[in-house]
Amino acid sequence: MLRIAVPNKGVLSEPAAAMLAESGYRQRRSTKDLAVYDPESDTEFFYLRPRDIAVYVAAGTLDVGITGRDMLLETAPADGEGPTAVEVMPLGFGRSSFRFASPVESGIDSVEKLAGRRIATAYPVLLQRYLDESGIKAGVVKLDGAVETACRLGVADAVCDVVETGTTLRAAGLRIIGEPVLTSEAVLVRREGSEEIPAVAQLRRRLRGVLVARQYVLLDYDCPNELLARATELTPGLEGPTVSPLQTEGWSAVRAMVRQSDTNRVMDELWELGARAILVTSIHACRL
Ligand SMILES: Nc1ncnc2c1ncn2[C@@H]1O[C@H](COP(=O)(O)OP(=O)(O)OP(=O)(O)O)[C@@H](O)[C@H]1O
Ligand SMILES: O=P(O)(O)OC[C@H]1O[C@H](OP(=O)(O)OP(=O)(O)O)[C@H](O)[C@@H]1O
Ligand SMILES: [Mg+2]
Repeated sequence: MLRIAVPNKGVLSEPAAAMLAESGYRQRRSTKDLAVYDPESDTEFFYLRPRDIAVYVAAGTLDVGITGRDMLLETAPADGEGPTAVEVMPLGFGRSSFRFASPVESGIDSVEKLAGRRIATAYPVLLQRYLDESGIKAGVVKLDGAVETACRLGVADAVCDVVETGTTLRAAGLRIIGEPVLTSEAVLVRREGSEEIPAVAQLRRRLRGVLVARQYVLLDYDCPNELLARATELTPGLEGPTVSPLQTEGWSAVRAMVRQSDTNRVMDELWELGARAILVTSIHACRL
């Protein structure tokens, strides 16, 4: 039986369950359920705090889990502390960055100026590692959340926190300093060195299928044969476009996968080139 850890709360919780449901796994009906068994795939899902997921996976009690990359690096046992957990694949949601910010009026406007200051964070391991690597000596104030308020209340001079839109930082009168310490998104994690069992390989294929179906569309168009080379350069597909003859003499039909974000640009370029009957279809699922 496969055992998977899924975030039970927070911003990763809903999209993680949605992605698993889209991958064909049964998910819990109520947010109060602590675990659910999917008989069809012989898989049990455990709903746990994102902060704890790498701990269970590293210990080998659960085969794989979904958590944030920042959480994984914060909570997985470090080298030399026994088995740890590692990233298997990014899952394309829960994107954020982990970065420094300070009150606008503080005069702390560069990472160097953090030396000798107090920095509040809910990710003390990540922060300390970054400070050590950068040779910056600063105090780390460990908080549980709502870190942005720490400066105003006088327990820190700067913060290092998760930023998505930046709204929370702005509301607290903070401005970003320096480059991101880390860019994060939801990731699938497994125990380091563990051999991949077939059920995990299947899970990965299913998740990849969802990722691709979300990121790509199918593009069909008709194209005069003399333009085929240039048209298929615009739509190379993943392995190569499918080209079949049209009944109309001198024309072919082309089908290729295209990145959703490129769709309109590619359609415009194909039209300019002379392609016609350009159709876009969404992909519901795939195995590649
Ligand atoms: N806008 C966001 N705010 C917070 N976390 C985000 C955001 N976008 C993505 N994430 C990711 O979600 C994870 C944090 O999840 P969550 O907020 O549930 O944890 P937490 O803040 O420790 O818990 P809680 O808020 O319940 O105390 C991190 O991996 C983080 O990178
Ligand atoms: O850049 P933004 O889009 O504003 O999002 C980032 C904010 O959201 C998170 O807080 P969360 O809701 O998890 O509360 P917490 O700080 O108490 O964990 C995070 O810690 C930031 O405070
Ligand atoms: Mg939070």
